[in-house]
Amino acid sequence: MNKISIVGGAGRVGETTAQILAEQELCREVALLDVNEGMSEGVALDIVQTSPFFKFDSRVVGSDDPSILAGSDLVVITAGQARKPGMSRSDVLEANVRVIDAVTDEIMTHAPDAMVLVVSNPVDTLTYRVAQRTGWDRRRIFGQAGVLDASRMAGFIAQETGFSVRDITTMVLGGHGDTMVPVSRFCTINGIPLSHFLPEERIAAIMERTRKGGAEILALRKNSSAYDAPGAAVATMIDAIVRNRRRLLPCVAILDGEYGEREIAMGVPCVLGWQGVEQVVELDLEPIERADFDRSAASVRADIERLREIS
Ligand SMILES: NC(=O)c1ccc[n+]([C@@H]2O[C@H](COP(=O)([O-])OP(=O)(O)OC[C@H]3O[C@@H](n4cnc5c(N)ncnc54)[C@H](O)[C@@H]3O)[C@@H](O)[C@H]2O)c1
Ligand SMILES: O=C(O)C[C@H](O)C(=O)O
Repeated sequence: MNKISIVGGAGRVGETTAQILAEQELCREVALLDVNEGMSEGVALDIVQTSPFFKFDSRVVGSDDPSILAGSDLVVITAGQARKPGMSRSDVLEANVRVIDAVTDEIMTHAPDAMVLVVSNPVDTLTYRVAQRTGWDRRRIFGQAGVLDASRMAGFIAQETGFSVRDITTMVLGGHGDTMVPVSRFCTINGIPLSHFLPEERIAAIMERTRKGGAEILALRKNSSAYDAPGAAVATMIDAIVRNRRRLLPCVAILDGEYGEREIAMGVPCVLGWQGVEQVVELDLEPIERADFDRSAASVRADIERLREIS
């Protein structure tokens, strides 16, 4: 890929993502756009100065001028507020929808051919908002949530079982909120069901810790929500696209009848390749999983309803 831009690039998730994209040379140029004057140039310069250590040739540039987006193949949106301890992700909807609308307009003006990867929270609702405002093909508009949530779950399973995280596969569906749906039936250790290694109550505890994974970090980091694992999760999705891997990853996707849902974006397994979300994979959920998925969809839909009141 030639150029990837990050809007909100001077923020924590933006900077972490930029560093990984550059280190892994996932594109020729990483451009950071941020309203915080001077900051994105400073962040870019700092990252460039790591290039002799990590031996990368990707260019990293920063600006507060939206025209820096021109020529982007993909734009990542990390702009906007992060929640504070005690808040839900939905509590920043009102503040962040204004940011997302402004950023979307900038992307439409300067990078009309780009794919858009939304990270800002509440990510499901804001991904839907970008899709609505652009009207672009839904393969080009998607969000990051499930890759992070599933990686948290894999980390917890590795800690609990002592097995290498390399052998652990996890799947988390639904909205990226307290109602997210870790599906233990699809969690395996080198193909062997998790239930072979852990009793039901330990699996249930891991699922609950996964649902609260973002809040756990927020409470410990105090004035910041997570950014190391989120940056890695975004880079993982971009790697799948850039290298056309056709990986099967949980992504926030615009649904058009899949899982019986329309006019919504939420986490479902997707095939990610050079065109973006190339396929939404429908799974046969068991009744209890289906009920959890429906509850999660209802909570995303409640935020989408709030969008109508805001605008
Ligand atoms: N989807 C996920 O899994 C996930 C994970 C982590 C964080 N997040 C979300 O990502 C967002 C960013 O988190 P963070 O910790 O990096 O916050 P941060 O405050 O460190 O960074 C946000 C940046 O956005 C910039 N910004 C604000 N309005 C802008 C605009 N109109 N144009 C360009 N830049 C603008 C700010 O100047 C700031 O630098 C939050 O909404 C957070 O909740 C989502
Ligand atoms: O918890 C948050 O608010 C940030 C992010 O969504 C996360 O899960 O780390």
